[in-house]
Amino acid sequence: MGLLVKGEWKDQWYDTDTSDGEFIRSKAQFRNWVTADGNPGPDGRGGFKAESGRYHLYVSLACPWAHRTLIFRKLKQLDDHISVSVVHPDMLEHGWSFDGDPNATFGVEIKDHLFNSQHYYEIYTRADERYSGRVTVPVLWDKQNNTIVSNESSEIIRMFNSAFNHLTDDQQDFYPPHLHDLIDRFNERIYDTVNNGVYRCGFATTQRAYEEAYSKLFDSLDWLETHLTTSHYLCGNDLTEADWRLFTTLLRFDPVYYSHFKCNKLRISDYPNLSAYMRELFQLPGISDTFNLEHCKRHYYYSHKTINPTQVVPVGPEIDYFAPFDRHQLQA
Ligand SMILES: N[C@@H](CCC(=O)N[C@@H](CS)C(=O)NCC(=O)O)C(=O)O
Repeated sequence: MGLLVKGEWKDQWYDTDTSDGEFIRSKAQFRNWVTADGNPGPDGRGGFKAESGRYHLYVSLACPWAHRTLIFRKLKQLDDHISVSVVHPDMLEHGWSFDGDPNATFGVEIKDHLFNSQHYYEIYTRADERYSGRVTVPVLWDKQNNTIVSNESSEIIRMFNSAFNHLTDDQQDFYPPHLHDLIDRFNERIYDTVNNGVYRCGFATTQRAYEEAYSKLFDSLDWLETHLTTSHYLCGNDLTEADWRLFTTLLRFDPVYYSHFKCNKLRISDYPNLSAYMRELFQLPGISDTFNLEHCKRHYYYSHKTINPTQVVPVGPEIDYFAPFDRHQLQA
């Protein structure tokens, strides 16, 4: 675990000394947008036109933020248009890497298909040789301009949602204009207290910071459980971006966050609606292909040595994401 300082790698854990033990996630720095015509998006510079074969996605199969981008690539029929490289699940002294047997990590090829790099931070220094900051997944890379378009998952999924429609003819819209306000409101609370909330529990270094994050997390899960008694998806009958953003955290909750991040008031399996909703989404076509439980467990338990110094990876719990779900009890 570390970061780049003016292009030099430094092995360093998160600094919580200056924030009274709270984990504060730093902002992604590459914020350009791929658009249908190459004009600039909401921020960043233009010149990133949606073209088949031009863009490459770097992901970890453990990471909930990267997982969103894999889901949108799948949902929006972009598999043949955007290539992917997967990093090794272990994130150790040199950060994410492409080390190890390329074909033997839980059956997934670990390889940088563009540059054959050993360390993932080389992708960042190729884009900016003086880059300072965290080296995170996902990254959307532009093969034409040889640079990073974006390392912000919430924006990469918005690009995938609409910029490539003319190539795929897929008109599904997971961020439809009439639901913008509602989706944004769900996103805001869920990001803060659930998606990032589990990290704020797990990476807290004071009791106060942990308990505050824990209490907000379970308040939100209780609220979502109640909401899903009358609402099929978060925004009613429309499956939206807000659902997919929540989903990637739910999947990892029982096997990882419950014990590793001490989010242990209840499991998702203790919430009937949330767990049925999670399985319903998981069983939609193509979604199970985007998830690898072994990568997830290995990454968290083996990489976070400050939290789990023995690096022993728990065997359980047994989870059947394919179990039938019953949402017919939904109250009208
Ligand atoms: N804002 C980013 C956050 C991505 C992120 O934090 N990814 C984690 C993996 S789950 C990472 O790569 N962390 C490495 C680090 O913080 O050094 C996004 O949503 O794209």
